[in-house]
Amino acid sequence: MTGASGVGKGTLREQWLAGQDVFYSTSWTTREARPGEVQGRDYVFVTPAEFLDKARQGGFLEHAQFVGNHYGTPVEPIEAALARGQDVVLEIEVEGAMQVKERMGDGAILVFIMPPSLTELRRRLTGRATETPERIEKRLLRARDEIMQAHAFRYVIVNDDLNRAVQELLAVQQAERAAQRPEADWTQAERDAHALARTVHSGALNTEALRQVVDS
Ligand SMILES: Nc1ncnc2c1ncn2[C@@H]1O[C@H](COP(=O)(O)OP(=O)(O)OP(=O)(O)O)[C@@H](O)[C@H]1O
Ligand SMILES: Nc1nc2c(ncn2[C@@H]2O[C@H](COP(=O)(O)O)[C@@H](O)[C@H]2O)c(=O)[nH]1
Repeated sequence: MTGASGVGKGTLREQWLAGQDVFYSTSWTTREARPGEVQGRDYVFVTPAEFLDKARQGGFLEHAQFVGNHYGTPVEPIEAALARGQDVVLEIEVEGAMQVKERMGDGAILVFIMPPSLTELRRRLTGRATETPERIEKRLLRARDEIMQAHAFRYVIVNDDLNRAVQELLAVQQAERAAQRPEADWTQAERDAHALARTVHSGALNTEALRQVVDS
């Protein structure tokens, strides 16, 4: 799951995955912990030297820089979860998502979470009150680039109405699971999920539609 900082990925993820037996990957980062963030739960907070050391050892599935800090997905817990047969969820920025796509191929289902507008994204980032005004501007600048790459993702879900976006994430998950079996064996619920997932497939996206979001 990818999308601009502040679009609501974390908020969506909590509701989407509540009660599910899936593995959520805890990232490593060199940024400072925010008040209330817990070491090992929200992130593994490390020094730049520790991060780069792990990267040199090939310890990340993907890693990228984001507004002055390093972020990465440790590979070992992912391999262990997949070996246990669990689905794995990553919440990462675009550059890392492209690395996962390259490495995992069709096994990775890429979902881009779109803000209703850039004005609303600014409102959410400001309202969350975790960043200085300068860092908000940097994140918004990055958001413009990220949104213009949304067509590289298999699904694009607009997070305007939170409940609807959660339903769409659940439908994508159920449809992608069903797609591993012949269509003739699908249940009615899986057919319904497939139909809903089609409505958020990125196939119909064009550059003009993306530009409208970044200009809004
Ligand atoms: N559908 C929505 N409508 C209105 N506000 C929302 C919605 N979804 C999330 N928010 C609010 O937007 C803010 C940012 O959400 P959140 O922290 O989940 O974003 P994020 O994408 O995980 O950000 P980051 O990538 O920086 O961690 C929060 O204050 C959250 O309550
Ligand atoms: N490429 C990766 N991006 C990651 C990872 N973990 C988080 N992120 C993304 O970074 C930005 C900023 O996060 P914040 O917590 O400082 O607001 C946001 O888009 C995250 O999704 C990761 O392991 N790899």
